Amino acid sequence: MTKLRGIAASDGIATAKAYMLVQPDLSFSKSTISDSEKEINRLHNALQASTSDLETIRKIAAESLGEEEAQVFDAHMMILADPEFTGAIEGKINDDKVNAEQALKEVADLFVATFEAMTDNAYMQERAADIKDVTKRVLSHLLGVTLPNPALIDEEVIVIAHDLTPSDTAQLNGKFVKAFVTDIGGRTSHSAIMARSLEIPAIVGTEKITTSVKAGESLIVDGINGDVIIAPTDVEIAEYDRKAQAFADQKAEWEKLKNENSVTKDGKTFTVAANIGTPKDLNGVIDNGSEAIGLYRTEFLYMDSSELPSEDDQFEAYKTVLEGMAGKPVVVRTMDIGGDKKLPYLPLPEEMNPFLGYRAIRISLDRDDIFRTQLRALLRASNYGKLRIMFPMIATVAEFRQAKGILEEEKAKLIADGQTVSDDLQVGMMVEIPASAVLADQFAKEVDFFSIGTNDLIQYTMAADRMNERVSYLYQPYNPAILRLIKNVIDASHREGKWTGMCGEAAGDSIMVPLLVGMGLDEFSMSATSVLRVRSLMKRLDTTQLSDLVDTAVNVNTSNEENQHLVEDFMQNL
Ligand SMILES: C=C(OP(=O)(O)O)C(=O)O
Ligand SMILES: [Mg+2]
Repeated sequence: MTKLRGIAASDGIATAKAYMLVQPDLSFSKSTISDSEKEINRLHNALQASTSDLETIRKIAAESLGEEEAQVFDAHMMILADPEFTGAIEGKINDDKVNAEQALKEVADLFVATFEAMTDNAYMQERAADIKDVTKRVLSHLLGVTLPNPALIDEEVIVIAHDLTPSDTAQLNGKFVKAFVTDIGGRTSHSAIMARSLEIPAIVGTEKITTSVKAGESLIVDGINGDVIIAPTDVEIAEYDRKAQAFADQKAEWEKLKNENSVTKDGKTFTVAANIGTPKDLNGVIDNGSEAIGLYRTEFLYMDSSELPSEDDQFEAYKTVLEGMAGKPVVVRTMDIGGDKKLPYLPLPEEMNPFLGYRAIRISLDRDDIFRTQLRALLRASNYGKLRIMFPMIATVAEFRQAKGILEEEKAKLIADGQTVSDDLQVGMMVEIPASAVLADQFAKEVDFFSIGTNDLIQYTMAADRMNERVSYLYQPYNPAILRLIKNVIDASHREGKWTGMCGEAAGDSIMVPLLVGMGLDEFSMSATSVLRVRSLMKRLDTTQLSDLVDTAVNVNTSNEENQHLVEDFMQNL
């Protein structure tokens, strides 16, 4: 056996065969052919095989993901049947006497370049992406290599990939995919966050899993510690079965707290909430006894769609979530596109630093047509529950005022149209940019609440990309610099009679929780699967003993590690 260590991204233990979600080598050389007819035949066979792949994938995708998601494959099949495309390839083989691979590449490159040049036409740009995809499939058949088709997985597997985008992750069928392991990524990459809400064990940032494992090889994934065991022995399998059982027993123990409040030993009450990406996540929120939704990442609504979602579609989604929570608070964050979250129909310019670029509220304020549609849907949905609207990536007070101003305008328009809007609506902002954490006293005068987004706040404060495993040693949640910023935000909000939540992954971190309880954070929002663990942890804490702990962490200690040990020792001595 071989053991490989990565970053533990989603709890749980799984044993299954490896499924390589890895792109095969599709390189080839240009050659001159003498028999064009034979070459055109090869092309036809490859086109035929590709169509038959796509028919199967489409059928399975429609069953597992829904009709709308499956329609992308129709577009791919239409390209394969388009005589303009296939005729141009045949023409090249006949006229230039080149091999089918070369003819395909040249024609596809030309089509892609033409479509990509239509920068003001999102539809045509999306067709360019479709042509690239289809070309890869035809090429794989010409070269006799197999492309991975995650939609076709029909047995229990552990997915092995270099990286998984959020949309790759959304396509994984939890019935068969027992875990995933990647070369790159960090604990707060969105694929890791999604793995936690899908309750799939995951390990990211192993650096070399794709070159260490072969397709079909037996694996154990220990998502609690971040270990992958390749070709385990019987003794190891038994050992991990015991670990999996202990994990299940622990979860059963936490289950007992499902209907309880989140209270410390000395009777202080906190709100333990969950983060969601789609209304489908509501079941997990309710099953885990969450007291609120502290973050609804609405960008997934945009990412799951083939065009900008309409006001009515959005209204339905928000209404479902608000009604599903039956009067418990729901913080809905407006679209946070950009960074690693892309929309095929809203092409963004290539940027040197997408995480520092055109994203989130910056796009919403620039494209206020998109923003106003979302705000109207939210305002209409506010009648169905306890809605809190939150703006992402606010860097300046002016941005918050502008966003809130647009919200007020849309509210006034709706009311003038005779519609009702809840009078219990709160408007707040994410604190995930250091500038807003530092100026929290000024922001606190303007907002109803803050929600600290540590996933980004840590990466921006430490200048350490949250998705880059090579700098993950600098991604330090307990660094005193981070803790000071957090404390500054909480204190500033309380001085103005406002509340502060945290919806970054640190809110569910066992080392952070005692510190955050000590600082008086009001709401802790996390992956639903962490809610009961955190509630159980809070029961062990006595807030009267926490002020020294916080003081040492913020003012005395100088490193992430010192603070980690400080809290570990404190918890051991409870
Ligand atoms: C919650 C956050 O937002 P996201 O992870 O979606 O960037 C954050 O940055 O902490
Ligand atoms: Mg963020």
